[in-house]
Amino acid sequence: MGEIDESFIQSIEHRPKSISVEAEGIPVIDLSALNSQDLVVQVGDACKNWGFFQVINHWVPSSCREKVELASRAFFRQPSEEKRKVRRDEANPMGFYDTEHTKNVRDWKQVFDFTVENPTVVPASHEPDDPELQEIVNQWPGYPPNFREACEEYAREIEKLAYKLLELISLSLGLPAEKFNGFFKNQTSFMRLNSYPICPIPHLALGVGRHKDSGALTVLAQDDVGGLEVKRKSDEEWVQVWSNDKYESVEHRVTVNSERERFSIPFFFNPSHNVMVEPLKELTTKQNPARYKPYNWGKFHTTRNISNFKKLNVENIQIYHFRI
Ligand SMILES: O=C(O)CCC(=O)C(=O)O
Ligand SMILES: [Fe+2]
Repeated sequence: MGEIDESFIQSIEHRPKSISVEAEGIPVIDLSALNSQDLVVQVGDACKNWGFFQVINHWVPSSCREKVELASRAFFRQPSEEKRKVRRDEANPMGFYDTEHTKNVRDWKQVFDFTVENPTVVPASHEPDDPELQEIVNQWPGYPPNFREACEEYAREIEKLAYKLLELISLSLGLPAEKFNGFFKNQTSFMRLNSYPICPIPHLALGVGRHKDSGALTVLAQDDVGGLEVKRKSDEEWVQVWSNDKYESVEHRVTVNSERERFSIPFFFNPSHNVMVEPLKELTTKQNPARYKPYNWGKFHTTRNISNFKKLNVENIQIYHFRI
């Protein structure tokens, strides 16, 4: 194994397949389509049958996206000592980080996280009875000089797109367009710049191990390198709970390669910390009762972050733990 840290090595059943199969028919949704009812049907079908879809004509200016990509590349290209100046730690979960573990195996990646609201209010601890709150404040590197501006501008654009998608999802569930919007006042959303360096052992490691994103919606931009693998079917976790399993959560992972580094930028659209996530009354009946107990988003997310932080020998908290 030479000098490669063993913590990166996936167990045999989770290693990437040598040949990846490109799925056909992944929904591509044109957001500029004039027939809005048709758009809602397309989003509903995509959520039910796939759990993810590509959007085109989404109004996010390409100049804004290019600016953040260049800033991201410039930041990650720096030596580790520079990046570590804005390292995330136990006190501040935002910033640079290169030792994330997914399902207890280390990911072959480096990240830089920042919250969309600055500051963002979250629970001070994962302890269920601890009411204390804390403010998370973003850390910004000095290089490249326009890094903060590029990140903040891009986040605002993606936030608009996320609201648009949320409204389409709500309509597709037969609910009013703005049904979910209130949950996002004082949102805990954050954006992540991902860098997946060239990997000498791409058959043994993963950029991100299999997982389900725990937030509301993830809006992801990626470059042309490829590597995202999605298990077909469904949507994100809170939609799964709120829709009472009508839209399920989708598992995905990222493979790496030995030729090109890859960059991606997910936006994790998350509700306010005090939101209780539970199946919506409108979507439950006597015949189809609630399948989940209510859970507090802030505590759920904080617990998940703690177990992400260290290599623990226990399973991370998952929504199925709240199944009735
Ligand atoms: O890089 C990607 O394509 C996806 C990353 C991802 O799944 C995540 O950060 O949760
Ligand atoms: Fe993910």
